[in-house]
Parts: sequence; structure tokens; C-alpha cells
Amino acid sequence: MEDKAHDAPQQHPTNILNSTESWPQQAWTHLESLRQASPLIQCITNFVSMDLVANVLLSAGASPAMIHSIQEIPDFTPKTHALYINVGTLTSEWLTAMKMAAQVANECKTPWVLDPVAAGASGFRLKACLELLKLRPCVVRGNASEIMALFKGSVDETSKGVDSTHESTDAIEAAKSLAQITGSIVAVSGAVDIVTDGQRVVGAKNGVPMLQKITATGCSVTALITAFVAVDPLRPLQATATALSIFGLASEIGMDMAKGPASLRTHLIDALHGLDRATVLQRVNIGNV
Ligand SMILES: Nc1ncnc2c1ncn2[C@@H]1O[C@H](COP(=O)(O)OP(=O)(O)OP(=O)(O)O)[C@@H](O)[C@H]1O
Ligand SMILES: Cc1ncsc1CCO
Ligand SMILES: [Mg+2]
Repeated sequence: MEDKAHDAPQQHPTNILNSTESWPQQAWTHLESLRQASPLIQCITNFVSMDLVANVLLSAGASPAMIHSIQEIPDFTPKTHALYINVGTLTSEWLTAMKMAAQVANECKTPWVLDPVAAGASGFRLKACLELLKLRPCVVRGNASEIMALFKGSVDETSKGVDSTHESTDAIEAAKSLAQITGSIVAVSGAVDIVTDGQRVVGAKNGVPMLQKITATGCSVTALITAFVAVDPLRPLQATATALSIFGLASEIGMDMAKGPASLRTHLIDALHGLDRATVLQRVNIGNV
């Protein structure tokens, strides 16, 4: 893909979807566009997730770059088609880089997506996530506990760190309110993935429970959302729902060959790479919650 400044219409295609298209058709259009455009996705993500995030993005068709130093952001962030920020292994130095990258992305009108890992686990992390939210991410994707902590704005006394202690459906009202307050699309992962713009609420129902036994699958699906937003920036709600569903569908296919979490991780990446039109049209399951 050429430099964004020289190739803007192709990088940010508008109206790539006909609004009357079915969800499975929208999902296929997004995946096909991703494979064709191969957008550059800057990832400022945690140490645990870097390998899986990069491999999920590559297997889906995107071009990931794990570049996070403040010295590089002014040069590099303007070249990217979307930015992914994940606070999983946060320090004050990383937070400075995240804010700088979000600000540069905003100046360039580049969409960026936030994963507020363990938002309620500590005061430092919660404050950092709330400050990042003020920088207007296009999409925020967390588990139920994370989204509820952001909405309440208080440290979660029952926090289990990066894992959720709630079902995604427990967080629907918090997600809607958070979307209304921030203007971001808010997604809550779980058995059913919830996506809302504050008015509409959509459920993405693909996936297997064993995803919870592989670290950083949540981080990786947020990265995939970032890539889908890169190819359809004007429809972040649709891009978020289809990314969640495509990731879940790849896990369903991977599960047929997996013996446990370690082999599911491998087969998930293979399945994402091999997903074809017929399977997407037949099996993407998005609808009312
Ligand atoms: N019970 C479930 N059944 C099916 N899929 C699930 C279930 N729970 C989670 N998932 C899927 O697992 C993936 C990760 O979601 P999860 O809610 O575990 O994220 P997370 O807690 O942020 O994970 P991490 O912090 O490890 O990255 C998502 O694709 C989600 O749809
Ligand atoms: C286990 C873990 N700890 C901080 S980030 C991370 C990856 C899953 O969120
Ligand atoms: Mg997470």
C-alpha cells in the first residue's frame, strides 16, 4: 500500500457497503476489503499480546506495526491507516506515548481504537483510561467488567485483573450510556458480543468459550476491529460487529481441529487466513441481542 497522503480515496473508501446488505454480506465485504487494501495498523499494545495481535492482523490481511516510542510517533503515526491502543501493561511512559499517538491520529483524522484492559483494577489505570477516552477513540472494546468500571468511573473492588467477573449482557446499559457520553462505539465481548452507538444495540453471536483460555484473544479481536474500521471508517458500528463475528467464526472453525487452548490459538490464525465467502455468508451470526 502506498503512502496515505498519495492514496487517500483508496485508503478510506466511503460507502463500501450498501446499507441494505445483510450482516453476513457486510462481514464478507469488510474481510475482502481488508485483504485487498492491507491497511497499516499501528499497535501500541501490551507485551503479552504483541505476538497474537500481530499474527491475527496478518492472517486477516492487515499490516501490523508494533511501534510505540515517543521519538517515532510524530513520523510514523501519520502514515498509518488506523491506530490501536491497548493499556494491558501500562506504565506512565507508555501512557505518554499513547496520548501522543492518539493526538497525532486525531490531527490526521485517522481512526483509533481503545482496549481498556483491566480498567477498574487500579486508580492509575482507571484515570489513564478515562483520559484516553477524552481523546475520542472511534471504538472502545472491553469485557463487561472493564466497560462497567469505565461507566461508573470508580475502581472495581471485585476486579479479577484482566478477566471479567460479569456477563456481557450485564453491561448493556453501561455500554449504551458510555457511548452516549463519549460519542465512541462501545463493544462488550462475551458469550454474545454487544456493540452499541448509544441508540442501536447489536449482538455478534459467533465464538467459542475456549477463547477465554487463550491470553490476549480480547486484545486481538480489538486489533481486528481496528483493521475493519480502517477499511470502513464511516461505519464503525458495522465494522465492529463484523470484526467480532469474523473472529468468533474463525474460532468456531479452529475449534473443530483443536485439542485445547494452545492448538486453538494456531487453528484460529489458520482459519482467519482461510475464511471463504460461502462460509462467511452461511455462518456469520449478527442480530438483535
Ligand atoms: N462464553 C463465551 N462464548 C463464546 N465466545 C466467548 C465467550 N467469552 C468470550 N468469548 C470471546 O472471546 C474473545 C475474547 O473475549 P473476552 O471477553 O475474553 O476478552 P478479554 O477479557 O478482554 O480478553 P483478554 O484480556 O485476555 O484479551 C472474544 O472474541 C469473545 O467474543
Ligand atoms: C495477562 C495480561 N496481563 C496484562 S495484559 C494481559 C493480556 C490479556 O489481557
Ligand atoms: Mg481484555
